[in-house]
Amino acid sequence: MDRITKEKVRTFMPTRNPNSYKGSYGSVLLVGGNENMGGAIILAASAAVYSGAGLVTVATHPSNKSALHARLPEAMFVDMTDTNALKQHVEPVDIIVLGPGLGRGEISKNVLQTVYQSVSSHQTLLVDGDGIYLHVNEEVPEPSATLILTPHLGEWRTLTGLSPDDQYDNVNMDHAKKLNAIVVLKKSRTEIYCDEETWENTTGNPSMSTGGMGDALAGMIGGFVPQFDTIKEGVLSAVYLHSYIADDLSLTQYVTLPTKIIEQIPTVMKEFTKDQNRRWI
Ligand SMILES: NC(=O)C1=CN([C@@H]2O[C@H](COP(=O)(O)OP(=O)(O)OC[C@H]3O[C@@H](n4cnc5c(N)ncnc54)[C@H](OP(=O)(O)O)[C@@H]3O)[C@@H](O)[C@H]2O)[C@@H](O)CC1
Ligand SMILES: Nc1ncnc2c1ncn2[C@@H]1O[C@H](COP(=O)(O)OP(=O)(O)O)[C@@H](O)[C@H]1O
Ligand SMILES: [Mg+2]
Repeated sequence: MDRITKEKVRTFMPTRNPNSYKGSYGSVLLVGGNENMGGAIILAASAAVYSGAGLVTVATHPSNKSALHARLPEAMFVDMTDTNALKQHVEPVDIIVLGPGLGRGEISKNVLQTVYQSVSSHQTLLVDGDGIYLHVNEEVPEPSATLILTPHLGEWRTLTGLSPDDQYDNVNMDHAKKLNAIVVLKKSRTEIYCDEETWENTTGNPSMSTGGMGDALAGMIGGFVPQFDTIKEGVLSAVYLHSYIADDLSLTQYVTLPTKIIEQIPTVMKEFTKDQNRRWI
């Protein structure tokens, strides 16, 4: 198994072009957040914005609109219960992050169907949280986008039937291939199954065991993927830096809140860039 190290992430980190504009850094649509779990999609969207995504839109339940605008004025809102609007907003983006706080009811099922039917092959679709539950339990078409699944060990059991206590790399890889997905298997040492490669994260700690931590990671991957040279490099770097920030914060904080990790994303991205000391003026 390859290890994701600081040196590798430094080589993956992109440099901003002086002549760039927001369109150079990717468009992300985050879909999720029912009436009770708006926080999950706000965390994911915040992580995407703080990761440097050029344009971020959130498709969520309308009851989350004011909270989203108050917490994250950089993001735009779409009513996820409006099927046509949702479809229209899926089509132009680079990556869709589907599932944080989505719920499992009728509205959520319809949202999942609409997204799966609307994506196309040049896009990336990341499915997390309740999206994973619905992926398994609903009759859905195989999405034509590149699929990333980000299960924790409980969600991995839902996807594969494998017990959290019964984990083998080769078996996990076979399941990732069957699912036709890049799999980010979240645990204390997160593993990534990507094509023929298996990677293990080298950062992370138990201060991260708190609700919303995976939602933040999903949004961070969503923000990174369109900016990095390859999907793999974006995924590996997001997984590493999400936990790298938590390792830093845990030196002084007993629990590292997702909101605190998100705040630090631009700082560590700068720390890891090749032109770290560059001033633009
Ligand atoms: N602020 C918000 O709005 C928040 C909203 N959230 C949203 O909630 C939705 C549901 O997500 P979820 O992960 O909470 O529940 P679910 O899919 O039922 O999985 C639980 C099952 O998996 C198991 N399990 C979990 N981890 C495991 C591990 N490492 N190793 C082994 N087992 C593990 C666990 O086992 P147990 O704890 O019972 O031992 C149980 O069986 C999702 O959309 C998410 O985005 C949350 O992010 C919180 C903040
Ligand atoms: N003890 C731990 N050590 C390292 N990382 C952890 C630990 N506990 C949780 N994490 C990380 O926190 C995140 C939890 O994700 P998830 O369970 O999906 O959270 P949520 O759904 O509440 O947002 C994963 O990235 C996981 O690797
Ligand atoms: Mg989760």
